[in-house]
Amino acid sequence: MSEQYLESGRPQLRPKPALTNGPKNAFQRAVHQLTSRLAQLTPSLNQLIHISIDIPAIDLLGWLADNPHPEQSYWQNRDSQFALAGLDRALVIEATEFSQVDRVMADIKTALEQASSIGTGAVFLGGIGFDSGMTGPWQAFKAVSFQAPLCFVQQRHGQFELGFNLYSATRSSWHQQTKRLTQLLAGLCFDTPPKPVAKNAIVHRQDSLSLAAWRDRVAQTLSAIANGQIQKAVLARRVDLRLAHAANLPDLLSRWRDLNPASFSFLLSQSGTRFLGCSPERLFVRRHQRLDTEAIAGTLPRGRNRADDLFYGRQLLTDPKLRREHRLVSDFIGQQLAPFCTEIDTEHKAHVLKLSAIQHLCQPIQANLQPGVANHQLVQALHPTPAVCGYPRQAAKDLIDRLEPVERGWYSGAVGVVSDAGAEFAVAIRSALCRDNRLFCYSGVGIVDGSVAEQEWYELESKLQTLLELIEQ
Ligand SMILES: C=C(O[C@H]1C=CC=C(C(=O)O)[C@@H]1O)C(=O)O
Ligand SMILES: [Mg+2]
Repeated sequence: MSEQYLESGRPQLRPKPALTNGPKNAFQRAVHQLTSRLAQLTPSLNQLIHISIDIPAIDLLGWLADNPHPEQSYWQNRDSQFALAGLDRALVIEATEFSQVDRVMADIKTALEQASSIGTGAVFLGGIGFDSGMTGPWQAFKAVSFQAPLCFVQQRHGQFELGFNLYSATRSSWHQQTKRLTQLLAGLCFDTPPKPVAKNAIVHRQDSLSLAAWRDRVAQTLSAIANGQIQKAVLARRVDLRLAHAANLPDLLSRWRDLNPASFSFLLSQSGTRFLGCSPERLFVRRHQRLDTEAIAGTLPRGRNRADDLFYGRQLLTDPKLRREHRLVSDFIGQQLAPFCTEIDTEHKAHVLKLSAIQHLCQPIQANLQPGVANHQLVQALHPTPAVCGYPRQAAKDLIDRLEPVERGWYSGAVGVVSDAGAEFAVAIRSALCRDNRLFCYSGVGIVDGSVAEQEWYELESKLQTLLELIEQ
């Protein structure tokens, strides 16, 4: 058992250090170099052009806050070894049905293989919905959507780059895109003197389900379990917030990540509607033939003191209901991956993963893939796991469709990055959709034999606690 007690404090509002002239000049030089490279390019059609150059260290979310744009994107992986912040999009590869994820991944692969790159190589970032239904506030989103940003700042193993991607199918769109990029580069801001972020307030809250309606949904799920239709279903709820003013999302995400540093953080936009989150859960990371994934499920709060906290941690490891809730996820992952692997290690013991407000059971799973296994096969095999859907998958999904009052969109889908070097995806939980001053916050809980509606309601609340507190800070 590995238990680490992380002190969880209030986030510190860290004033950003003002840049000294040295780095400021270095950024300006980088912009100048990129602008002149861009001016020298001759139109190259149907090919991704990727150029990036080294810059001094910079806070990527601070850079996004300084450069507002309706199409901002951001991804940082859990070990902070890679982060990408983008403005505008050079190439979008998407599909309206989840079943077309194979075509999307194949098109990304072709674009990367045929790309002309100066720098470390292009990276696509994007996501996949829980299913194909993109209605209500999700209308702007597609079931599967990945993009290479037009202009970006990237951090890889502590090295920072500023760069651009270009892709056009016609000469006229080449000219439009290069013009847009020239304007974007000319207006880029790297100067980040401390800016006070106005305090926000939640002026109205509406839950997609009342406690009474929740009790009814949990009862229906428990009877589906009792009569053998399913063993587990994850039921989710949406909380709609109206804020006093539009939230500064890069700032919110930065403070969210400070509280849960070992999480994936992401921000993806579609025409000004933005989806952001700070998720502890990896769907998978794939580097060549090596695959790392994990089963995360089973939740208890953090203790008010160290003794309480250890008590909850021990309960996670021993309570039969929590173990069952978790076991269904790890067994499923093992079964689903087996046909694609030469070796799979599911023998790691589950440990306690501590977040700022809650703790989970977590079991790492490693595998060696057979030659030729494609990213889409892994996505289709793993997504959605019983940590967000249930078991068996289709029966649980049918129940969710029947019982959940709102569409999930990309909540509990997958978000991540795909490059020549591999692919990494987080499970898009602990997430919210934002449009102007409206925030749609999602949380879900695994219902298994032994679940009690009121306790699961409390768990739904506890999963939103960090975000709700951060909004008003
Ligand atoms: C579906 C969510 O969490 C999943 C991941 C970890 C623990 C879970 C649980 O204990 O119920 C859920 O399966 C969510 O946060 O929205
Ligand atoms: Mg649970």
